[in-house]
Amino acid sequence: MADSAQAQKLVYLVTGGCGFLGEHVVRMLLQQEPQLRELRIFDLHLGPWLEELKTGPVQVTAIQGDVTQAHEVAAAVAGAHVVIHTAGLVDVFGKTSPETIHEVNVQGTRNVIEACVQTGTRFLVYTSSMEVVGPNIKGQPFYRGNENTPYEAVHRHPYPCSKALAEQLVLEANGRKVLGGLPLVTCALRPTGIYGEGHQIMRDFYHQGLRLGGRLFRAIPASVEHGRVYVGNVAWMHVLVARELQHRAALMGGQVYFCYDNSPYKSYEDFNMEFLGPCGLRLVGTRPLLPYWLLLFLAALNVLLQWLLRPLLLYAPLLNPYTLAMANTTFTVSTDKARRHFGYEPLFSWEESRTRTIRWVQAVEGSAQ
Ligand SMILES: NC(=O)C1=CN([C@@H]2O[C@H](COP(=O)(O)OP(=O)(O)OC[C@H]3O[C@@H](n4cnc5c(N)ncnc54)[C@H](O)[C@@H]3O)[C@@H](O)[C@H]2O)C=CC1
Ligand SMILES: CC(C)CCC[C@@H](C)[C@H]1CC[C@H]2[C@@H]3[C@H](O)CC4=CC(=O)CC[C@]4(C)[C@H]3CC[C@]12C
Repeated sequence: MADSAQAQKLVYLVTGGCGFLGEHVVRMLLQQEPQLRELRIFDLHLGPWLEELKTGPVQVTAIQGDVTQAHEVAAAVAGAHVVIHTAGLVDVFGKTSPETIHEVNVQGTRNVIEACVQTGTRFLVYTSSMEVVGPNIKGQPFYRGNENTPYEAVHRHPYPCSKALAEQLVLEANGRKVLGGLPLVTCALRPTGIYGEGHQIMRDFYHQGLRLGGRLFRAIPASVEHGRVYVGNVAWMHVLVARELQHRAALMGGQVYFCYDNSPYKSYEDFNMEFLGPCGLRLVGTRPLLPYWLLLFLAALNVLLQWLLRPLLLYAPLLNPYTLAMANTTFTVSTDKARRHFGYEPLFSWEESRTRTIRWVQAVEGSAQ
């Protein structure tokens, strides 16, 4: 008992800790990080579920704050040993302005870095995205690539542009002297498309299928592979990287790692059917029901409608030219860099990830009735 009390000495801060990934990181830290003394959860919107965490042995501190406000970030970071920065605006549907996406994702990250430097926090893990690499605007395939695979990473959309800039800031900050004179150690994790309990887009597809009488209509050729990774494994990788960064700073500092697991390589829609199928939905068609040019036309029409309706309401459908290009371009990773550098092995097998996600979709169904 005395040993475990002595071991509990570290203060972690998770920004965006109430988001889809953030909640899993928070819960994973509480389960898997024995050195934790205090866990600070910083988010614009705090979830009611945080209350249940406050009765455990680790001090859980919920902080309602905005990453774009430097003073709020500095106050939350002060005294933390490790910062896991997952907060971000994930918007590829045109719900928010490009300026706001930049402000939150880039300036917010700059604020986190400066707060670490000013207050003496030495370890920073940044949740980047596969999107900092691609798919690029040319729609070139990235087939089972790794962190060293050459690829023309050219973007125009505000979300990948902001993630790429923020990642660059984080990597460049590696080695900066923090208060007290020691160097900052940073690294970036690049998840592919995350799925699992709490995934809003999966929920949207499910409800769309229910509205269409239990059917979804194939829009993307089955041959296009899209990288996916289970949220529990992404969270586990964050916990592990944060821990090992403190012991292997020379090897891991300034590095990027794709987040991967054993989820199968499939098209975006076929992959979703792994969960939606057992929940009663059917994907109609072995080939796309509409030709690509028509989808592109509808996507462009959606952009026009979004613009026309903006003064009246927010029209932000799943289909737009960017999401169509994303879903239509092969982008999958195959790498073992995280295993080699910090011993990462997925905590959840594909079967378990699948079962957990199906159970969650079924619970969504139950709560919708
Ligand atoms: N969902 C996905 O498939 C992927 C997500 N990512 C990255 O993972 C991170 C988490 O994404 P998700 O959990 O999917 O998104 P999410 O939207 O569920 O979570 C983001 C969290 O950040 C918080 N947040 C937003 N603006 C904030 C601000 N100004 N100040 C403080 N908190 C703020 C939100 O309230 C939310 O709780 C993001 O950085 C995203 O770019 C990377 C790859 C794939
Ligand atoms: C109706 C269309 C034909 C199909 C639409 C599917 C899209 C909504 C999704 C296809 C690919 C997704 C993105 C991808 O998984 C990579 C991502 C990484 C991130 O960092 C954030 C989320 C996302 C942009 C993800 C968003 C939904 C898709 C575009």
